[in-house]
Amino acid sequence: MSTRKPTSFEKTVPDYRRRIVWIFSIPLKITIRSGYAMWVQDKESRQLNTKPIPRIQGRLPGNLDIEWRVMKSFKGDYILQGFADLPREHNTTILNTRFFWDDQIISMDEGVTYSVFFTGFSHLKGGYSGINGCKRVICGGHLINYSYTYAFSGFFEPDYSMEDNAWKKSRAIARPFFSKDHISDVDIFERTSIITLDLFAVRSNKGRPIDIQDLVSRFTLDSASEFLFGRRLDTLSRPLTEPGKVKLGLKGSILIDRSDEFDVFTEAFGRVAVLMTQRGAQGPTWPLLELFKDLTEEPIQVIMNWLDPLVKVTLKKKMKSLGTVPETKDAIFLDFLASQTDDFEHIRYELVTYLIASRDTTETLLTFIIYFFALYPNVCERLREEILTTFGPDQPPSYDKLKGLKYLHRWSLAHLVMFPPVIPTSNRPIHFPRRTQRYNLWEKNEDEFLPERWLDEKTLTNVNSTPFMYCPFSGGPRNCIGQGFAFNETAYFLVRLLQRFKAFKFAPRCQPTGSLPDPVWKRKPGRQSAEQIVPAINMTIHSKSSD
Ligand code: HEM
Repeated sequence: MSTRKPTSFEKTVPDYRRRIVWIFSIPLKITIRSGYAMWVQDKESRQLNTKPIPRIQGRLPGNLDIEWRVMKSFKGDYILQGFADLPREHNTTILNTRFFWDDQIISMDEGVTYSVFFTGFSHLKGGYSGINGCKRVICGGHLINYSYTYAFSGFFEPDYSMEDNAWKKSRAIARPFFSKDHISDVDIFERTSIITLDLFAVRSNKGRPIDIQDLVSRFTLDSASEFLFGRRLDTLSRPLTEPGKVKLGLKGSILIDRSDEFDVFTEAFGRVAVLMTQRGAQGPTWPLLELFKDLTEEPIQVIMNWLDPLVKVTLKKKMKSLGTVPETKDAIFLDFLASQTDDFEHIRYELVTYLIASRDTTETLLTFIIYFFALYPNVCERLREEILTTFGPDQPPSYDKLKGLKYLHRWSLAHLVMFPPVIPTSNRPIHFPRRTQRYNLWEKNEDEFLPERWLDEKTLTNVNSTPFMYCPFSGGPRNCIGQGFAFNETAYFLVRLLQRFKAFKFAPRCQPTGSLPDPVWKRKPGRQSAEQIVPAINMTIHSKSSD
């Protein structure tokens, strides 16, 4: 008898024979659920003396007309423009889109962000929450919303759905690993950045361009896998994307001939990330489009098959050593988890979750930083000066000295304002305190990239006194656990990069067709006119991919 667990899809649509009934019951369920939810919200809002959050009233049921417009804007407009226009059109700073009859709240209010992350955190069912209060991306995008719900709420293993207690337990187990002791070990970054930069040097010495997004994504995946599993996925040894031999993939360029690009694990991992994003775009209708086959089942199986032996061996080692795993400073995350729990599924689930959370985010930050090196060479020069003064041309950076790089840290902060890799979102009903305000980090020139603004003590005091104006790592009990790791990784790589390379140039002729900004962008207001690539979203922010 099979002991296989039901997949997320099977849980949603439990029995093949019931599928027909299930399909026909959808409209009825939606009408009842949606009407009831709105009634409850309005009633609670009156009781709590709060303002109800304005709801979009489209012409079509489920606001499909507006959803359609937003989706269309994803293809040609500036990043998240379709979402950004909505609050403006409704003359508000917070709005409930009610796309597909679901609550999806977008907000630019620092007060709302604060209430969601802190004061209202425990009221949010299912845990996943957050509204972005940062300066320019005014919405918790619908796409990110769903994909992250899946990523962190038991998408891989339904049993670990992040209900409050399970999430708390899991966070409490992992938390000590992210203490200074563990994340101050920079050896992994040294090994991986040297391999990465050697590849870079081979190309640049021959005057050949390189796809930074591709290279950096391998650096972050190899570093994260070594940190988490103690085994580098070694994507850096696989063929890199080559100008002229690429097309647009779902996330940046991919090789036209992909036969030898990645091993099965990396391939499956990438496929799941893409599927999660697609499901996000499809909203609650995704099970309809996968009615006869759960498309994630196969790649998830590949991932699990790859991880199973690693986890089994670690737990066996623990048994042999009478239940203890040496908890040293150098322990990898897998060993650390095994020292805290014997729960095989918990460990497996955590490894995948952390790999997803750590790879794409830091990749985005590094990609956009290097993109900005090419856009703003004078800022790059200043940063390089700081690095060379501190470490000289080849000294490997130590953890303590990395922390002292003032300009580098401010530069990273400035990036996280411009292009926050993750956009925390909420699709839970919340109430809107009567007095919320929209803060702006800067009074003027908000779209200009000026890292020196972060050197200004007045700005820092302003940000520190209203932290939810700017929260790329989210805030409150569910903020990013890997923030310190991400900063070290980014800083380490940048030091090693700028010790070896002086300046960066675009190679627009090598970009795949369709990946360059439309010439009309030059006449658009704000940041859009400065872009040399097309920023897009697919779970995290990245440079343009196929539609
Ligand atoms: C620049 C890099 C990063 C950024 C901008 C970032 C941002 C975020 C944000 C905004 C959240 C909250 C998501 C939400 O509320 O929707 C989050 C959660 C999380 N991040 Fe990060 N992250 C980064 C790197 C990392 C790294 C390197 C790791 C692991 C090594 C990591 C692990 C996690 C985990 C596990 C969570 C879920 C925490 C929980 O639910 O308790 N992140 N991150």
